[in-house]
Amino acid sequence: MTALLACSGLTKRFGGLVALDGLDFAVAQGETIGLVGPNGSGKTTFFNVLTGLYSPTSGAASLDAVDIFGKSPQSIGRAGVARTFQRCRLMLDQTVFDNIALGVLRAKPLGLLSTLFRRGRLRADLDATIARAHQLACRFNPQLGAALFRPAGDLTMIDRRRVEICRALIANPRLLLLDEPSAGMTPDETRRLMDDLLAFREEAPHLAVVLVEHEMDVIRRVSDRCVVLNFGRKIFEGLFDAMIEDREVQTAYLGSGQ
Ligand SMILES: Nc1ncnc2c1ncn2[C@@H]1O[C@H](COP(=O)(O)OP(=O)(O)OP(=O)(O)O)[C@@H](O)[C@H]1O
Repeated sequence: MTALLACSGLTKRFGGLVALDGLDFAVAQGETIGLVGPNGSGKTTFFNVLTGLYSPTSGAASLDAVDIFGKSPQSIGRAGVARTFQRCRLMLDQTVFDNIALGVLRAKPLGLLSTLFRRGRLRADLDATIARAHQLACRFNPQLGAALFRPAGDLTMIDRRRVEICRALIANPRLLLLDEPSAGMTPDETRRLMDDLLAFREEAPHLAVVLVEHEMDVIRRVSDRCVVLNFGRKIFEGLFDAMIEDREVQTAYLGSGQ
């Protein structure tokens, strides 16, 4: 299986704290990996390093053989990596469309010259972005598509999460990083959001997903494979059933009161 994302020896230090400790991590095209581990084990740091929010201390990372190690968030976005955040990061007073469209700008920022001199092209891009945002929103919830020009603050929690996922998907990423999508939602909302994700995966079979999640039912349902971190190190990699039987995982994760 050829890796889409390949990381080796990925390390991030904050002073004396090693948040990510020589992590080797690979994801194949079309694969969904459940990334779990106790609080503070380095999951979000891994996402932050991968997406250029934190500069890595050492190691290597590539997406489809394109070097993304230590690159800017924009160039990593252009290479095909998109993400959501653990805490809802919507601009609640802006429209659903504005929030989704940010995903395009992140991957393809507008330059001053094109804004000033290529107005026709800009208009065409805007129309295409509206059409794509509407299509994505409707795919998750037809009512969300109808609310495209309403403030995001009017939405329910599950629709806010859907908007964040649409924002990540609008730039057609090849790798989607989801950071605890169930946070702040009821079990029923989480189940419906995972239904959405699984339905989307059927339509986009090449999309690779890494899902950070504390809810084991979610991990069991959507993951092809699981990776467990503890103190920034990978302590397990394999199938869900083997993971929950693994003694080191039980001690580190399940045994820590999660
Ligand atoms: N910007 C930062 N500065 C200093 N330390 C940090 C920073 N970000 C994360 N850390 C530390 O790095 C370690 C890993 O944190 P991280 O947020 O990646 O864990 P996590 O597995 O995502 O935890 P959780 O499940 O609680 O979200 C923790 O000890 C945390 O305090």
